[in-house]
Amino acid sequence: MPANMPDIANQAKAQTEGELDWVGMSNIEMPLMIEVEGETRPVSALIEAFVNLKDPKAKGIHMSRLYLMVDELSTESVLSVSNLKTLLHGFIESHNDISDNAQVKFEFDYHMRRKSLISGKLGWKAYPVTITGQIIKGDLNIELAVNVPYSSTCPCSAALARQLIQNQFNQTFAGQESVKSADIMDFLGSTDGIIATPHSQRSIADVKVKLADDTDGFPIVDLVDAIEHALKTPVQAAVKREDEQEFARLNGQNLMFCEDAGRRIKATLNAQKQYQDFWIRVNHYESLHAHDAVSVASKGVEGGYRNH
Ligand SMILES: Nc1nc2c(ncn2[C@@H]2O[C@H](COP(=O)(O)OP(=O)(O)OP(=O)(O)O)[C@@H](O)[C@H]2O)c(=O)[nH]1
Repeated sequence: MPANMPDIANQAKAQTEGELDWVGMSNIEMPLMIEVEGETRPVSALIEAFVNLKDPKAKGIHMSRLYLMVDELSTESVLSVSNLKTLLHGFIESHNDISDNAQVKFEFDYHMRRKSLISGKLGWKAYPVTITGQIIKGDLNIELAVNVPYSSTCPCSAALARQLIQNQFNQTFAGQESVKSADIMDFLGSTDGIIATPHSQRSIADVKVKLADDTDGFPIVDLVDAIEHALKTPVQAAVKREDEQEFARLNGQNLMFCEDAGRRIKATLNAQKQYQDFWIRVNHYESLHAHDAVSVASKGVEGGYRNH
């Protein structure tokens, strides 16, 4: 590098003095290798990298230093919990006099092979994942967030549809003392037998968990599995007719308002002790309304995600 290049970040003074909470870069596009539950695989990530600017007089941070450290992770290493910690410490060490907090965020799709409900066929599902690491006042915080799509069928709509089905039954067999079971079977198998269907919608659970201090891995698969198990109606990948029928049964047996879905996930995560805190936002993208039904819940840790 030529010796006489101006170095504004080091040499200039701030026009207006003041500390800044975060300064850095967002939307850095990089491929990465990520280590999840013993498996390493490539993902395409959008990254944010920040430090604070604690020196009110310093002109700016050294963006290139943060960028090059993230680039080194991308080209020579893997994203693991221990490398995430090293990266954050590196951010602060590279800004020794002017920063003492650091933050990095990785957003990517994590593909999983998912098995169909009955036929055993396999297909891909891409789960949006965000991993955030922070060191603030020396305290490390690692957060994992996932979006899990599922189907929710409205319990109120189901009850109203059942009433219409009963009315239709009465109308069809009106005045008959007794009805042959074969006639009832025929009725149930006809369009008239299911005169109304409850509305259901593709729904998404946004879930964030704060990992315990001694965590040594990112429990992406565990977390998604736990949420899908709690809800029972995850969106499917490969689907044959027998799978679709089972999906219809599961929807019918797991009618859910957004409150039900939020409580199911909350109960499941409360039972899993590895998360210091969690936050859930359940979004039901209604087909009845043009607006969404939403519930939010957290573990209830004071000073944590509560009321976020
Ligand atoms: N701090 C800061 N830098 C910016 C901004 N926008 C672009 N940059 C550029 O980021 C580049 C890298 O800055 P530095 O990390 O200080 O680069 P450098 O001086 O070559 O690297 P060092 O010798 O390690 O300090 C510079 O060319 C800046 O102009 C901004 O808003 N703030």
